[in-house]
Amino acid sequence: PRNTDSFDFSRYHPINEIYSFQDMLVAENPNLVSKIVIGQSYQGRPLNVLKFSTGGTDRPAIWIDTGIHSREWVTQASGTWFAKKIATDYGRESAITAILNKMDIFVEIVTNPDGFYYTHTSNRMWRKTRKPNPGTSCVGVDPNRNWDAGFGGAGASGNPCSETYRGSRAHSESEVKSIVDFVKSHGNFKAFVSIHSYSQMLLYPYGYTRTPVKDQTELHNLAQKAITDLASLYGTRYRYGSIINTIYQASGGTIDWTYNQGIKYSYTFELRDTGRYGFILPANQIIPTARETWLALMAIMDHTSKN
Ligand SMILES: O=C(O)[C@H](Cc1ccccc1)CC(O)(O)C[N+](=O)[O-]
Ligand SMILES: [Zn+2]
Repeated sequence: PRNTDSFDFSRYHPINEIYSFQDMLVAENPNLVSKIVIGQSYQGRPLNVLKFSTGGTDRPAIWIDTGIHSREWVTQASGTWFAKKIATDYGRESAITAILNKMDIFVEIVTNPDGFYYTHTSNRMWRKTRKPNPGTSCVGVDPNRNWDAGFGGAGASGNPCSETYRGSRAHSESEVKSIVDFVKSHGNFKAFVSIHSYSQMLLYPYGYTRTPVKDQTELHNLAQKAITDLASLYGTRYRYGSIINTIYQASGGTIDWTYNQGIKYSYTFELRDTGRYGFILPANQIIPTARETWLALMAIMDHTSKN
């Protein structure tokens, strides 16, 4: 595609097409969008983050990542749509304009590029990173078990051949460590949303313990508002609650770490569907999924900008 207006959001795209979309979006919106490379994957691919900013320095910020699990293709596709939506709506739609006049938004669309490339070329069901593990032919670490939050506890595996292998130590994966370093150096994130599929859930911390977070009431009520907005478009029904109560116990997860860093509005989405197609969601559901999820994201971003 020559520009982002002709990018086909109703199709799944390989990594090179998403990366060129990112560069086109920056070129088309030089006063709003910039690209930050926060590190590189194990195999040396750039970890690209799109920054949406209308000025200031180190403004309070919102983070959205998609595709940390490479097979969850509707998430990278939705992240691409979100990026275009922000660029299109700024200056035209009042809520996002108000948010961007006060805060920055960072979007990492391809958060596990090595795994994503592998799903396109070798194994459509690949989940983990592609770093080899010593002493075994089993490859990869689960990047949603590798964070320093209850690391190594119940809800992750010590077996490199497991889909939930936590890694040899917390932050062993460059794809994770790069975000850790970026979040710490920025120091002013107020919301952190990590987007997965599938199950149709909106989850908040914790996954590694049953102990409720101190902000549980606020996070629960905001989740309820967000999924109500989501359902208003097509009637898609989401469950919501803490990770451990709503899906299962999981240690070393992204948003448990971000919440413990003081980023109060830490959420994980599990997008469509509930298992009929699972990770192999038909491409004709990309745009509807992105549209309904955007309403929930706007509820979270709006609340964040006002609190
Ligand atoms: O097991 C996972 O990492 C997520 C559930 C989850 C979500 C947030 C924090 C910890 C776990 C489920 C999924 O998105 O990976 C789908 N799946 O089970 O493959
Ligand atoms: Zn996932």
